[in-house]
Amino acid sequence: MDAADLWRAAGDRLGSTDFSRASADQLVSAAVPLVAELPAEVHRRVHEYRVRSAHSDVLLLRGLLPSVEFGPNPMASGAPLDTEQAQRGAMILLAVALLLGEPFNFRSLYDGQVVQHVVPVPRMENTQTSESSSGTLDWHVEDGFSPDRCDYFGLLCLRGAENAVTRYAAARDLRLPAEVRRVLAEPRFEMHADSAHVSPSVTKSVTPVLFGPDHALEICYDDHYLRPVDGDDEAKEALAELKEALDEAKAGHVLEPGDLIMLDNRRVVHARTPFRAAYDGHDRWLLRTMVCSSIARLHRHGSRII
Ligand SMILES: O=C(O)CCC(=O)C(=O)O
Ligand SMILES: [Fe+2]
Repeated sequence: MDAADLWRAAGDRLGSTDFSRASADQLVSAAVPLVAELPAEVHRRVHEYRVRSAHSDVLLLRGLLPSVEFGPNPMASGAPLDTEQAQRGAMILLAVALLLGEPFNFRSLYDGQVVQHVVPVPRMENTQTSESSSGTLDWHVEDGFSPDRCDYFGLLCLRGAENAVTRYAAARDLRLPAEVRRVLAEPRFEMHADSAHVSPSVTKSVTPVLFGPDHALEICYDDHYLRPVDGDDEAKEALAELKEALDEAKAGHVLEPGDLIMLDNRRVVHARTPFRAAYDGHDRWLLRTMVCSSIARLHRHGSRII
């Protein structure tokens, strides 16, 4: 199957229904049968990624979209999926996400949309949100303040931007002195909710930064929203060393149309370099969804919008 066939199958899933105001459950249900239409190669690669944490815990699938004109950018991350093209893209993103778990979102984030837009937004250029552009989006994990943060998140590129490098660094690739590792493994850090959340139910948590066994090290980090608890200088120095180690371990990719990148949000920290937004309707445009890979956790929430 090639990208044109997958695109057609995604259109078949939508039929004549307009999904722009569909609920999260309706969107995901529509995408479920599309899982069977994904190329066998996609199934194989996602499975390898999920069991072996291959390639630094980041999976890049390419060529998932035919050459399509996606029309003008939506105005904000939480905007509805207004066009049929965007809805087809969402179907494809959700189908891949379903191979790793259940798509979900926080009620407090981007209107609780299960598929969000990553687009530059005027006046948000220098914020630490996915609506930024001319400012660097610094190292972070998604929603590190919450134990319910996603296990994975996927970005499907509808339209790229030349200079926008999506960067990532896996916890297990970090080179750190044992003493720094020890400090980072203690719950001496406070993670706060980022500014994209509107009235989150939890606003901060105390956490270690690195945890788990060496071969499957997990990380909870954010350049801006993580700080040492109450003037702990040793913890502060450890964070400075960690930041350098992230910069040394980093890899990156400039997303192009049809690229889908999946990041393990428990083991990988990510960032994005600055790019120019023209606000001419043809700026960079990604679709994003977050995945909960624990069915037990999903049941505990009782909803995919938590
Ligand atoms: O734009 C990117 O490449 C990354 C965006 C991002 O970090 C996010 O949406 O949380
Ligand atoms: Fe992010």
